[in-house]
Amino acid sequence: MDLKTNHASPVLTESSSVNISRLAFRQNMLPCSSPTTVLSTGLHLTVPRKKTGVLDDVRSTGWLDAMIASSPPPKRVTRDANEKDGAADTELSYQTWMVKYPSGLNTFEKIADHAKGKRIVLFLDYDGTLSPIVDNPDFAFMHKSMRDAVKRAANCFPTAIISGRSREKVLDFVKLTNLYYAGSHGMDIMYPIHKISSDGHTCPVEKQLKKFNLFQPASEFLPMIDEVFNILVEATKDIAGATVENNRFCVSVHFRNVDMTNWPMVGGIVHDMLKNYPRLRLTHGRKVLEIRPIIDWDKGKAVMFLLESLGLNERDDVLPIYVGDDRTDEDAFKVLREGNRGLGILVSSIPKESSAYYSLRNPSEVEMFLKRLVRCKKSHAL
Ligand SMILES: O=P(O)(O)OC[C@H]1O[C@H](O[C@H]2O[C@H](CO)[C@@H](O)[C@H](O)[C@H]2O)[C@H](O)[C@@H](O)[C@@H]1O
Repeated sequence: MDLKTNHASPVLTESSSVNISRLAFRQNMLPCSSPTTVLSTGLHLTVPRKKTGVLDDVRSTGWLDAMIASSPPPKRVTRDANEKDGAADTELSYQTWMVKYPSGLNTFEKIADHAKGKRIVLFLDYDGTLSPIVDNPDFAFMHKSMRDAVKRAANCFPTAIISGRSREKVLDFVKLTNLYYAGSHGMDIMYPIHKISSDGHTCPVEKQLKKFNLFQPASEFLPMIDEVFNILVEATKDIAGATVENNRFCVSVHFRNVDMTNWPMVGGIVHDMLKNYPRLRLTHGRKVLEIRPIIDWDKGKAVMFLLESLGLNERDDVLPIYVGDDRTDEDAFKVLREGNRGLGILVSSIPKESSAYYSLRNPSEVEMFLKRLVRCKKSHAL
């Protein structure tokens, strides 16, 4: 796949129908009273009374279910015997799930065997993978020990961070110069001008970073994204806990801190807005709605693009490993699974269907995994 020569292709040519005046925000969506509905997930949720067809939308499109499905409740602290039984059941179902998605730590030797004689290329997601999930996205700092582990790993293997955040923001969190960064779900890629030499030596990534190119397949959407960001900030300003984040080529609407009874209102606002922007689409993350250009580009395409930029694509002696926790990381897992290109590792503390091959429970296990990779490389076991 020659991604570079097809740079122009990700942008679909549908015409945009931007018309802010057509936006009717859900003032009339505010609940007159609050009926309760039972969702397909089994959860009870109070939703706004049907006044303008919103309740129909909620049920017919299933987006409210999608918001809940992508946002599992946090684990509760065990208090009594019944809850202990519940915790044991939860652990049992996790262990059962791990039969299909073995722990990257418990099966490390198998991964190392597979990697023997190959050049590992590391792709790392940021939130939930390198930093623990926190309530305030501005405070999603990386632990110092994780930064150190990533730095050491990047000295051994070409390494890229692929995040939904803007490239600048993720660089600001990670603060390392010896790796590549792809922001906005891969729509803003910093890639090397020179390919990595094929004689077995990895040219120091740091050197390459002084010379890099930018690939931004959605650049024409910048004004639209800014416009939508402003609209959403205004439209959600009265919903306690709702925040909107401008990630340059995409916008995140966070509902982690919004009372669950108001989730339909957040979803309604986003869905109404999208009706007026057919060139934008919605994806779901962890308690976040992500609005992005409707271009044929995602984290999987970004992985392929970076491999090609590094001169490491379609090679039997290269093993790409992608570590991520979110739905948007599934595109990368799929690309690596296809044709046995590489390995996906899902970071999750709960059972989830995934196209990844392996699993790690949380960012601490990611850190341990990176450290073991480095130790293995240094002892020439890779
Ligand atoms: O691709 P990623 O690096 O995983 O970015 C995905 C989104 O991550 C951030 O939101 C998530 O993490 C926050 C901090 O822990 C948390 O508060 C939020 O609920 C999560 O959804 C980021 O803020 C988003 O913009 C990214 O799209």
